[in-house]
Parts: sequence; C-alpha cells; structure tokens
Amino acid sequence: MVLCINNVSVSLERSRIVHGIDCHLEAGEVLMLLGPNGAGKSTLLRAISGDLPYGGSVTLSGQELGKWRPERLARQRAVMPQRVEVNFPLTVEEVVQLGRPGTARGGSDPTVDRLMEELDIAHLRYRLVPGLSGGEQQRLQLARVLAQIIDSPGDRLLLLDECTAALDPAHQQLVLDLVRRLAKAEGMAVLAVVHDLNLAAQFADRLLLMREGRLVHEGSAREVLTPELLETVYGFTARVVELEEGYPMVVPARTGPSSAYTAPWNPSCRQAS
Ligand SMILES: Nc1ncnc2c1ncn2[C@@H]1O[C@H](COP(=O)(O)OP(=O)(O)OP(=O)(O)O)[C@@H](O)[C@H]1O
Repeated sequence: MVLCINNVSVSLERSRIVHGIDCHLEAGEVLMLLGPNGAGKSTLLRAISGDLPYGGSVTLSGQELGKWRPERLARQRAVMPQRVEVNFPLTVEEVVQLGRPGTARGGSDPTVDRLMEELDIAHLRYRLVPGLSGGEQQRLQLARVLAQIIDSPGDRLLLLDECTAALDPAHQQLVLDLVRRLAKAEGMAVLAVVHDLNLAAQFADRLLLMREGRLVHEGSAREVLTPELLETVYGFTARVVELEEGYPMVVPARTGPSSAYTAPWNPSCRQAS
C-alpha cells in the first residue's frame, strides 16, 4: 500500500475541519476527492502534504510521514497546491528543473524535455513565468511536481489540488490523461481534489465524496455519482447517464431561469439504470 490514512482529523483555529477520515491508495491507483466548497478536501490534502498538523495516522509505504527524512520524502511524494504564485523571473524550463535537484541549471535533462512536451509547454521553454497565462502556469506547476518524483525508485505519491481548474477543456483532457497514464505505466499513486464530476468519472479509479469534513461515500464513479448522493451532498439535482465509453456522466437538471437552455440530444447517451 502506498498511502494509508487512518482516522485522520485536522483542526484549524480550534475548529475541527476534518473528522476521522480513513482511506488507502495503492500503486497505480487514481483516487479523486470530491465534495462541495468548504467540505475539507484541501485541508485533508494539506495534512497529507505535511503542511498542517493532524491527528491519526498517515503512512507512506508503511512509514509514518513524520518519520521520513525530508530529502527522501521529496523524492517519493510531490504536491501541487491549489494556488501557486510564481513572481520571480525564471524561465519555464528553469522552473521545471527546480523539481530536479542535482540537475545543473541550464543542463539538458530528457525528463524535463519530455514533461514540457507532454504538458504542451515546450514552446514556452524560454518565456519568463510571470508573463504566462493562468492555464500555462498550471501546466508548468504540474510539470515541476511530476519532475520531482517521476523517475524515483520505490513508491511514489502525487497529491493534486484542483490541478485542472485553470485549464480549457482540451488541456483538462491532456493533463488528466497524462496523470492517469503515469499512474498506470509508472505505478504512481495519485490523490487529486477535483470539482468537475465528469472529469472524475472519466479519469478516476475510485472516488471519495466528502461533506462537512466527513467521508460520505467511497467507490467507483457509478457508485458515488448517483442522483441521490449528489442531491444529499451538493443539494444539486441531476440526471446520471451512462456513456458508451463506459463511465457515467452527470447532467444538471434544468431548474429556474437557466431552463431556457436546452442541451442538444446526444445519441451516444442513454439513461443509467
Ligand atoms: N485557518 C483556518 N481557520 C479556520 N477555518 C479554516 C481555516 N482554513 C480553512 N478553514 C475552513 O475549513 C473549511 C474547509 O476548507 P477547505 O479549503 O479544506 O475546503 P475545500 O473542500 O477544499 O473547499 P473548496 O472546494 O472551496 O476549495 C472551510 O469552511 C474553510 O473556511
């Protein structure tokens, strides 16, 4: 088991934000964490990232996080937080290289080149980071965190907090496809906070649904993305349709003034049973 979270709780300013979460993650698995705003997803991720103190136990490869030597841990666990501000005048290539301690700055590194290609930032290689668009910055930060662990021996854990929030639909697909391919090909374990239920259905092996700091449901997309659970957790009325591609899709129900919009009929969709 790469990651074991046992009875983890987090308190901030004397308020309990995360209440006794249990979950585990195996090599090659992609687990996505869902839930409404304020559910405690980022707080849980920050605890696993070593950013916040927690109660309970979090082990990586069987060893409690606090017992890892920081330099070893940095080769096994990489974290992409929700917001990364980069205001210093480094080039795109230099920022990706920050994830590769030991590689000479300016020296050639095939892993850096490959990640820049995969994340569609190779053409920005010599651009200074402060001038990049939000989506370009987000892809760059993912390249940097992947560079940190991609070729480390042993278990690797990738923690992503809304890593597609600034991306257009094509780049959302590109990024999550890469993350999933790396999980399957390299055995990386991935825990990602996402808001887009349909991206979660498409790319996750398992979903974990949180509300008010507690785990509400865990399972496959079909088990978690049900109209009943979505209504209970988000207060959101939706239909769930089964796609021919083999995963479900959530379609918001038309309510109120927005009902003027009529979605085009899609013959590849049929109602989930
Ligand atoms: N330092 C803090 N002190 C007190 N409460 C905090 C602190 N930081 C966060 N919170 C609260 O903890 C709750 C959970 O926040 P968190 O950022 O983990 O939620 P989230 O599920 O990631 O939400 P979102 O989807 O909006 O990003 C929120 O109600 C937030 O206001």
